[in-house]
Amino acid sequence: MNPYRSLPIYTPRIVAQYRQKRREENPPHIFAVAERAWQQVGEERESQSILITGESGAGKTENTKKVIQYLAAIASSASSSMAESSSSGLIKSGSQSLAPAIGLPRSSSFKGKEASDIDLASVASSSLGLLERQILQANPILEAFGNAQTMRNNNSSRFGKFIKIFFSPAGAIAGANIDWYLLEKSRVTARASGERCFHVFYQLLAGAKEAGLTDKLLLHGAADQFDFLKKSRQQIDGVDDLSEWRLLKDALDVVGFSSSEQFELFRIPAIILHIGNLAITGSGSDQAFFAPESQAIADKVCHLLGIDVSEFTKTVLRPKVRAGREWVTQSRSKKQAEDELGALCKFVYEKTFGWMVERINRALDRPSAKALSIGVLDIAGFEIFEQNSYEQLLINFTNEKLQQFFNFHMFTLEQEEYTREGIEWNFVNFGLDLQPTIELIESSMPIGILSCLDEECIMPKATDRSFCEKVHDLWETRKGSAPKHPGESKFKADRLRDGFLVKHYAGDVEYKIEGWLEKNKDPINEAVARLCAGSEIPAVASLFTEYAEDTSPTGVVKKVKRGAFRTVGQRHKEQLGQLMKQLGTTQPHFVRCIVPNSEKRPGKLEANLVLDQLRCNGVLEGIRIARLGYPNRHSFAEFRSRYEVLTPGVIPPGYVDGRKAAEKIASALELDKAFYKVGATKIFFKAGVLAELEERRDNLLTDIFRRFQSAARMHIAQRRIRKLLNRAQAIKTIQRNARVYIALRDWPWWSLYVKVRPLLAATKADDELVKKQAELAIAKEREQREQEERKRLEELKTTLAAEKAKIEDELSSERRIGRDRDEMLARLKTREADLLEKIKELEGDLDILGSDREQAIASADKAKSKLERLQLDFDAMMDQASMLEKQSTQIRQREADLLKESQQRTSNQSRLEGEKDTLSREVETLKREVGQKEEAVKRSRERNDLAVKELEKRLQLEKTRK
Ligand SMILES: Nc1ncnc2c1ncn2[C@@H]1O[C@H](COP(=O)(O)OP(=O)(O)OP(=O)(O)O)[C@@H](O)[C@H]1O
Repeated sequence: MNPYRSLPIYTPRIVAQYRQKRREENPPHIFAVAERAWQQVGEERESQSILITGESGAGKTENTKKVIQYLAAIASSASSSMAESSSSGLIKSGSQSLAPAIGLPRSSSFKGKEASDIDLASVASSSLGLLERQILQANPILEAFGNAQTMRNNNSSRFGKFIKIFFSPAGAIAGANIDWYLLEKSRVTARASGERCFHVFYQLLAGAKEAGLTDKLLLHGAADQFDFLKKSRQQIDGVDDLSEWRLLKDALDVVGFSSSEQFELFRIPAIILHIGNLAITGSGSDQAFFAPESQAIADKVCHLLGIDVSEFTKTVLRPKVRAGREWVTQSRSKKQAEDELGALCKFVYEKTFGWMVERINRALDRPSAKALSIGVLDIAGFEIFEQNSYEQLLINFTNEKLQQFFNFHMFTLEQEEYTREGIEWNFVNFGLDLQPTIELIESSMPIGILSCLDEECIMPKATDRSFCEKVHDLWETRKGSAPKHPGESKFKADRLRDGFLVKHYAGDVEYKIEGWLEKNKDPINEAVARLCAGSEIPAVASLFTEYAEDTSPTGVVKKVKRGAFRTVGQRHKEQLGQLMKQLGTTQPHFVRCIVPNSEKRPGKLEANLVLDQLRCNGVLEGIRIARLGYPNRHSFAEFRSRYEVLTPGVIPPGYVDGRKAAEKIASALELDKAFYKVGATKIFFKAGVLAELEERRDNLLTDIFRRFQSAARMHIAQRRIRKLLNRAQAIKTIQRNARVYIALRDWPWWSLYVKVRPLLAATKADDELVKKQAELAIAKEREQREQEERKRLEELKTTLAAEKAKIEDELSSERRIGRDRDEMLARLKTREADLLEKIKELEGDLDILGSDREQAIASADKAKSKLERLQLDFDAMMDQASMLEKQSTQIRQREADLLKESQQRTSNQSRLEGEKDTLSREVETLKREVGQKEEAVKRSRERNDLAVKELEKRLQLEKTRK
């Protein structure tokens, strides 16, 4: 629990209190966890890991530092005490759980300083070896570049880290390594108004003058002169950036950063600050320009980047981009250019951070045998904010995996062991299987959220919206039908349908999908990156190697081979996979940090806040199972060798079955049967039983050792007496000889004998001596050569082993990515086939539509010409209409005339009708007359016809007669 005040519980005196002690002997403390891990390295010869999790401000980083300080203190003392006693290493005395035979140095500075309650850190740094000091001093560097002040914590780590400390077989620290995860690089350009950017920016501005960097980095002015810093908080109460700067410089010196490396390290924050001051003008989608006052700033940026300013301006405002095989120039709007500059800042900061950690790792790497390690993981806990985005998904996914690891160890493995050992036990389902949630996020077959996002990132024209729809389509709209994905039950669409909800172990978290595609692709302006890759400053160019282009002598430009492009999600999955693999090979220890209140106040505890955290991190379940189960155990042999001493004579001499022996000892110890269970290979105890047994054993051993010591003292006293007696005897002999010598020394024959005797032996002995000396010199030289060779080979071996492990890691991650890609490719192929089919259908439709279109065009043409005709007709009609109008008036006029005429005619007509009647009567009379005449004509014609016929007959007769 974070006390929010400095407590005197990290002093060397407390270190001594926890050294070589069992857990039960002391109150809970982070040193107890570190001590246990250290003991297990010695006892089990297995690497350990300490997983420190908790909310922001709970104390993870502080406790990580304490673990490292404790290990540095005890392991360095271990090595020194080992060197003193030339012992063969960590003691593993049978099955005894003795700590390694290592104590605090009896005569070291610890002893002298013990009385005063000064912090371990200050003592440690003054009394440790170089490697230990470098390990401790890596922290201020990491914190300067990776920590920042936030609303919840004045020194909040904005990245996760896994620090591994390696131990040699002799128990001394043999090196260290740091892995880092998810740096919050967006903080470089923007953050909440009450928060600060990474500490290094403010420290650099405070210390630049003192370090003579003001002119070199062109940093004139305080934080409020820089756009990226002035919009949010600039000071932390009670923190002096100048003294922090000095600590940072000291730390860099101790770790071994050369002055040029330090300069390169500070170059990047300076560049970022200058880029932040570049003002860009332009509105909407208009072409952007640097404001006139920005020209000088652009000069500064390019001076520090080692590139040409006109090229820089061009590539920022009108970059060349590849369109198929062609290069085209694209204009940037104000917003685009600003976003791309921001992305550049984030990119270089993250790259520099990576380079810095790599450099620290090089300093902490020692080419010595690294048998075992203790790793400390300091990573942010579950984050559930009002607005949760992609960053929260990744951190919550990480925590889901770590929690699964915890559950697996605490609950699953534990209960499996009970079953394996045949202990009566009802399997308790704690309902803590987090696999569905993990699969919903990470699986690639069937597709999970991260793979789906990756897939969407390579789709042309994909947007956040289309990704959101796809996600909903995959897991939400199909609900009701048989589940196709193991994680389907953990997914829910949100109400506004612009995100989704995931049921995490710690609670339901609603994620908003905005900017996810960009965040996952993490793109930068490639033209600027290519330009920077050609920087004349090697340190800058090295940050952009993946964008470098190699111009071959033929003038052909080709891309330098770069690693496979990875999205942010892929990179994180890969790193997390490696971390879990590493954790899987260790024995884990879990530290849950609790923040007591949200006001950073000492002495205040908000019960609900604490309870929530205990629930979230599985502590409550842990207690439940510990109460129900049997948390402590020993193998039969171990139990017998440890506790048989308490029951002398119970086990008969000779072979006795281990199980029976354990049962006999347990019953002789008069333990309550409910407090222990005898399994197939081990004996299990309820919490607290072993502590009591240990106490009894300790008392007995103390008694035995006292008796042993008294016997030993008696033996020593007797030897001393014998020695005294011998000495008295010797004195007497010497005195007798002296007396004889005095009597003989003036006798001439004696003088002659004394002179001749050495001459007799000398020549022979001299020859032999010379020979032996020559042999010795040869042997010595040979040994030295062999030692050097061995050392060289060992170094080579460790380097090769490290290289091999690295290559294997890379290979496995490449393989995994390859597999992911294959799966994605397979999915894409089926999708491609579907699409091809669809395209065919669409092409058919297109043909139909084409002919329809042609018809439509033809009819449109027709309609057009008809329209034109109609228009002409219309115009003609209009002319006609106006003409008709005219005619109509004429006609109306005429009508009036005609009316008059008609009236006249009507009167004429009636007159004429009278005349007509008269004429009709006349006509009737005439008709009658005509009829009579026609009758007469008809009769005369008939008569004529008869006459003609008569004449024709006569003519015929005449013709025949003639
Ligand atoms: N054991 C402790 N003794 C005294 N103060 C502590 C202790 N642990 C934490 N603190 C105080 O709480 C602050 C926050 O702690 P720390 O930075 O370790 O939190 P954290 O969990 O790492 O947070 P974050 O996730 O934001 O990095 C520290 O700066 C320190 O002031």
